[in-house]
Amino acid sequence: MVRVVLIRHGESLWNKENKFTGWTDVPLTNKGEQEAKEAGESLKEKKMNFDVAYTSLLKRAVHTLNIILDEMDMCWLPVKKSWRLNERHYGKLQGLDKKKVAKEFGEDQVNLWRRSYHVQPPALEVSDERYPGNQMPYKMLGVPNLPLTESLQDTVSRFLPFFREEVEPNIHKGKNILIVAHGNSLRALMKYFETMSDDEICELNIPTGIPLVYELDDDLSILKKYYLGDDETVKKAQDQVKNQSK
Ligand SMILES: O=C(O)[C@@H](CO)OP(=O)(O)O
Repeated sequence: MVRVVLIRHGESLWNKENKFTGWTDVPLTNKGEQEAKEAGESLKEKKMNFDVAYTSLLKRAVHTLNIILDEMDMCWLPVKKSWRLNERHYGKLQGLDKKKVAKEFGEDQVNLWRRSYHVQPPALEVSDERYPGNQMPYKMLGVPNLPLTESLQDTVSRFLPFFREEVEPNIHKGKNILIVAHGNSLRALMKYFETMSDDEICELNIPTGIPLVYELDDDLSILKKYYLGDDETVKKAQDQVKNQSK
């Protein structure tokens, strides 16, 4: 049996301020750091060991992973960071207040932008400072085909090569894996992993900082899937994410 654990970063500053974040590199709040600490404690308590960890290039995920590993006394763990695990790019919505956008464009439109599989938020211009092509990490790493906006489908497309080339071979080798990423990059992963339909994925909301454990057999079929948290806490946290634009 192989274990893959997914964790969305702890609460970020823009989660707290209720702003569309995407690739904006905002820090964790104190609450977010505490959530990461608690995630590390519960993984340690359940004696969940890992062989490798993956995260994005964004500090809210990187810091969450560091706090978790520190808590587990596993700072030695090999870690690979990739832009392919970054949050979905939210285009021109990045930096805007979710409730204000809902007032201007209506709840239904915001829901399509936030949760549909195919709809892209309005795209940035290449001259915009929010375009990753104008930002240091992506210029330095020479990342090709940087997004001006992304639907969840676009996020799946850029995440899949990483998952197939890096993560799946390690699962086949029997390695236990920890992935700390973002609400929508994890939705992309779960859609692929669980072969969810385009409609099913619209209903999925991922809470911050609560480990989601998959137990898999050798051919990657899911034997068991559970959150390390009681059902009521998980449901409450999922509803809070769902209702951010209301
Ligand atoms: O703003 C974002 O980048 C994401 C995650 O915080 O928000 P949403 O839940 O609206 O997709």
